[in-house]
Amino acid sequence: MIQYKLIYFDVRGLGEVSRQLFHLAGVEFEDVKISRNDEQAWLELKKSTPFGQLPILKVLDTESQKEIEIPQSSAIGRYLANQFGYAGKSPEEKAMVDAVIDQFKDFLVPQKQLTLAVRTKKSEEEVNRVKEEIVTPAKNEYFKILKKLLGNNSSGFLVGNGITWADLQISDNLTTLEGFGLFTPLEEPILAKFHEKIMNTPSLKTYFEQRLASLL
Ligand SMILES: N[C@@H](CCC(=O)N[C@@H](CS)C(=O)NCC(=O)O)C(=O)O
Repeated sequence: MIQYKLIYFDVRGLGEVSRQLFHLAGVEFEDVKISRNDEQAWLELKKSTPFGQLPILKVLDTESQKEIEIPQSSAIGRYLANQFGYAGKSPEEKAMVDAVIDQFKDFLVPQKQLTLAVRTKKSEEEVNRVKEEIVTPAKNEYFKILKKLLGNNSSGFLVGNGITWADLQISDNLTTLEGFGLFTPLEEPILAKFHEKIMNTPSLKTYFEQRLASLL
């Protein structure tokens, strides 16, 4: 039997897609959330992590007692998506799913500047400057690509005719952007329809409804 333990902070961030993959697949896992307020606990744990950061996924084979630890959120997401059948149905679909994930990672670079400005309590003026000058131009290009993919695919998913981890990642990012006031569903009907579809995925609905307020 395989036992999974996902370790991340008590936020959605880079751990959320992996959590969603477990719920989507109906596979049990231990969802360890390290408090972001408990710096001491994190600094202690940090020493024993493979690359010094979170998330990490521990995979234990209870028969052989062999355990592996996977660092890097995309490596974890891709591993779980492959294990559970959400990585794409052919090598070509898998390549496109990976391309969408890479596009998201590219967008994360400017988005991180905004997260940092908010987290370090920069002035409202500075936060708005980062939003307008750095994040919005990148977001416009990113949205163009997503809308093109959705426009070319009648299934309503980004790649192929079933849900993949790329759909989870992009939908989760739209939730984040909505929180920042950078995604307004009424102004982006194609993306709004997609977001709604993923948020209403039957096996994920209960998880979304019960997700901790801090993870909303
Ligand atoms: N490229 C890595 C980035 C991981 C990362 O930045 N983790 C942050 C939390 S989102 C972290 O562990 N911060 C604490 C630290 O670096 O000490 C991934 O995708 O997993």
